[in-house]
Amino acid sequence: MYKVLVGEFIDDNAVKILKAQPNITTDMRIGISREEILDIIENYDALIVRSVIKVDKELLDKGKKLKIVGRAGNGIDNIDVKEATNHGVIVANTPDSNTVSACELAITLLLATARNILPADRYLKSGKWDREIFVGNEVFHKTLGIIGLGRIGSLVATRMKAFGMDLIAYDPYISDERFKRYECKKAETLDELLKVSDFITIHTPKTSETLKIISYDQIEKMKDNVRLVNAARGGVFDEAAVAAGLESGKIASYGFDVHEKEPRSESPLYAFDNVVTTPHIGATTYEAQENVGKQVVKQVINGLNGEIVETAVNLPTMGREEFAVIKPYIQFVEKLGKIYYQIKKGAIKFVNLIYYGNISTQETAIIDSSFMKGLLYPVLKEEVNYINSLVLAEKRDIKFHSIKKEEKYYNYPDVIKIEVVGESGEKFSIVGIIGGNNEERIVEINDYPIDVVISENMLLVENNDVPGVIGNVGRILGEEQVNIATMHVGRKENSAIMLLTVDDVVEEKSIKKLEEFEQIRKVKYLNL
Ligand SMILES: NC(=O)C1=CN([C@@H]2O[C@H](COP(=O)(O)OP(=O)(O)OC[C@H]3O[C@@H](n4cnc5c(N)ncnc54)[C@H](O)[C@@H]3O)[C@@H](O)[C@H]2O)C=CC1
Ligand SMILES: O=C(O)C(=O)COP(=O)(O)O
Repeated sequence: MYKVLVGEFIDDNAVKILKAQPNITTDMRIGISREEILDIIENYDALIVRSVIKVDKELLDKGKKLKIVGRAGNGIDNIDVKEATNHGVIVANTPDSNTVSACELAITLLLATARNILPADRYLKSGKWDREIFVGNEVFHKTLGIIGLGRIGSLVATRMKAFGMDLIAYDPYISDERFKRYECKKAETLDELLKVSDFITIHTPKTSETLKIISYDQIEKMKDNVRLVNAARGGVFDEAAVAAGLESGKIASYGFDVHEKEPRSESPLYAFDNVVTTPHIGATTYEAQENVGKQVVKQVINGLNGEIVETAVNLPTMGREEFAVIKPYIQFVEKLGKIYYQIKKGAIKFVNLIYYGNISTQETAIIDSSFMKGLLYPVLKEEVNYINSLVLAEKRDIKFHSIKKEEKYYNYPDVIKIEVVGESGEKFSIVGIIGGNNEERIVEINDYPIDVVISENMLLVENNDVPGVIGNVGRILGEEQVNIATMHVGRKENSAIMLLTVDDVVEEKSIKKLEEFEQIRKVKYLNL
């Protein structure tokens, strides 16, 4: 049974889906404290959070059984994704499920501040009537500067275009085509946007680059009476600088949903009538929470069951069809990877994983990770998985090259060749193909041509190419009660290899007996 800890509120229907899983028990601990979570996280295979729980190194160190952290939402700045990767923990968010709600809240803040809705509301409810003190601005024919033209930024663009706004966007990481599609003038620099915008809204993630991306200097460059909106993350606008801008009258209004510290009950910004703020409710709609909940539990269930986690942020993402093409290779290369350390000892200098033919045109990053998982498995056992294998390889100074060659390897349409070079310069290579019926076949080892469908228990025999060896191998294994399923021989000059598939584990004493035969140089048992 897997145990899932739900640490922040998610939609009831999503909880029902989780609870209906026969192999999962779910503990609902909404609002759990930091201390409590650190105390109990060791018991859980999965954790579901929103934006409050900090998933950092300390938590991941304690969560020894954790396989997946599901972020019921979009921003992942509360999760140390790099550490999660180091710990082999999948991090999956629900990127498309609350974007409309976040966009609509940003627009609400923009319009509410432009028209003084909240002060007018308070004034009227206090029993007074005045209109002259609530003169606002139209947005029509004004310039809206959008920082970050991703999912939410582009939704804002489309909607505000319909209000008749002129759009300019700053986002150095997207194509020109995207600016065109959303009818946004492209700002080559942030300054360019700052200088011309009447309204500025930000929709970037919080990163080291976007932290305080708007501060004193940037506000200085803005137009007088600029109106600002932040429904992205607290801290991307420097609150102290915004407060100073409001104080001086440079900034006409600030609408914000996200705070430098969350939760909180006071801020110098709250003193301004022209500030409208909400307690991080961008995703707090029935629709968004239903979508987010369903999506996050789907990812967590898939992650626990070893199935593809479509929205994993620390795994390569790909469509179902692409995945179907590479799927057979994922397990196969893991087995090929397992061979090296079973026949050789010592540090590895570098590894080349070479894709030949059609497979070289696919997105193969997950095959790379899987191979490395197999390679390190004999040494690291459960510590290594798809998520952390390449990081662990780097830490062990294994130089890994994933190489793609569209040409064919001999006549095979799709081939994976692995070359490993050990510390002493000694080389090992193995070539595999996926045959008909998804057969996993080794077609070459150390340049010896061979053709073996791999199985769980195998023996690799290196011998002199002289008469009598095959017979004696058969005889000795017979005496040792080892049943041979198949036997294949590869020859090169005066030496040969034999790759045998056998029914059971072969014991050390049987291997010794084989090695006592003078024409046999080395025998290795392979467990795949
Ligand atoms: N208030 C709320 O409740 C919610 C807030 N959010 C926040 O909104 C953010 C954006 O969400 P999406 O649009 O879905 O993300 P996204 O990843 O689709 O778009 C972000 C865009 O920002 C751009 N960007 C990154 N660094 C930049 C920089 N230094 N300068 C300019 N642009 C930069 C990226 O290129 C990308 O196009 C999330 O990361 C999250 O923090 C999301 C949902 C709800
Ligand atoms: O999805 C996001 O990035 C949000 O900011 C929403 O956060 P929440 O899940 O409401 O705590």
